[in-house]
Amino acid sequence: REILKCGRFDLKLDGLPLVMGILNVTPDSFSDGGRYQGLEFALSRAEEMIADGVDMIDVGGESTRPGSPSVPALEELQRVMPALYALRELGKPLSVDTCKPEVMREAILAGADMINDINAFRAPGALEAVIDSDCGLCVMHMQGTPQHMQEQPVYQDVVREVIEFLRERVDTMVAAGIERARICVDPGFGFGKTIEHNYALLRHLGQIRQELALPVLAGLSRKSMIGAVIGKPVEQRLAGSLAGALASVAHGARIVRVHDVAETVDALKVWRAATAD
Ligand SMILES: Cn1cnc2c(O)nc(N)nc21
Repeated sequence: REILKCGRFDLKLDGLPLVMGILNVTPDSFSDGGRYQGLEFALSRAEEMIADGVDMIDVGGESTRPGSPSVPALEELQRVMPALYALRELGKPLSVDTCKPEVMREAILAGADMINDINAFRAPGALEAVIDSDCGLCVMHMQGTPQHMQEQPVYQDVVREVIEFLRERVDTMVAAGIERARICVDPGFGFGKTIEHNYALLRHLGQIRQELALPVLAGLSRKSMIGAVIGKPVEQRLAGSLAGALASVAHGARIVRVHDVAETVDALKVWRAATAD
């Protein structure tokens, strides 16, 4: 499939892999240390990512790092909506990272081009919130909830189970009337997985893409699956994250969700030059 329908934009998937920049508007985001709370920081960060060549920006008002508690809908709205209004004039596809139907609804009304739901639109009302729009939809696998997902992740066959979960969610969404051209899937690195589970999923991204016949979005940036392999803290994971992004793309991912936009854009350009047939 060559196009991902994302609201105002049709994202072309046959060129350079797309870079989704992370914009946390949370006070406890795991890598910015809350540096980008506040609207002026969000705006300047977004402009910086656009200057760095980002293809879309993912705005998140609720930290999804392991152990993080859920945030009330009103609180999440108060964080996300001002950023959305400010950023939507920048002319770049905007994704909103949320699990809450009420946030999805408001975000879509405010012009969000994609809803990125780590909970795969399972919340009551989530499908209804997105069905009558044309925004893109990222469907991600998670075992458990962010609060407890890393306590003891267990699978019989993590690749098989993640594929079957995503298949069921996508089938449910399509049966509800959502067109496939709006959907991308994501194995959810770090969301209820051990390091080994994460690398098994990374190695089998091609199988996920093949079996679901949908674009794959991958988010490894600065995560513990990187840190565990290089033994470095979160602020020293750039090289590892770039390698992770390239590995994802080599295994078929078409969108990578990252913190370090300029570096990832450069890495992807060199990768593309080295692999274009
Ligand atoms: C919000 N968020 C954090 N990590 C993520 C990942 O790997 N994928 C997606 N879709 N969202 C994520």
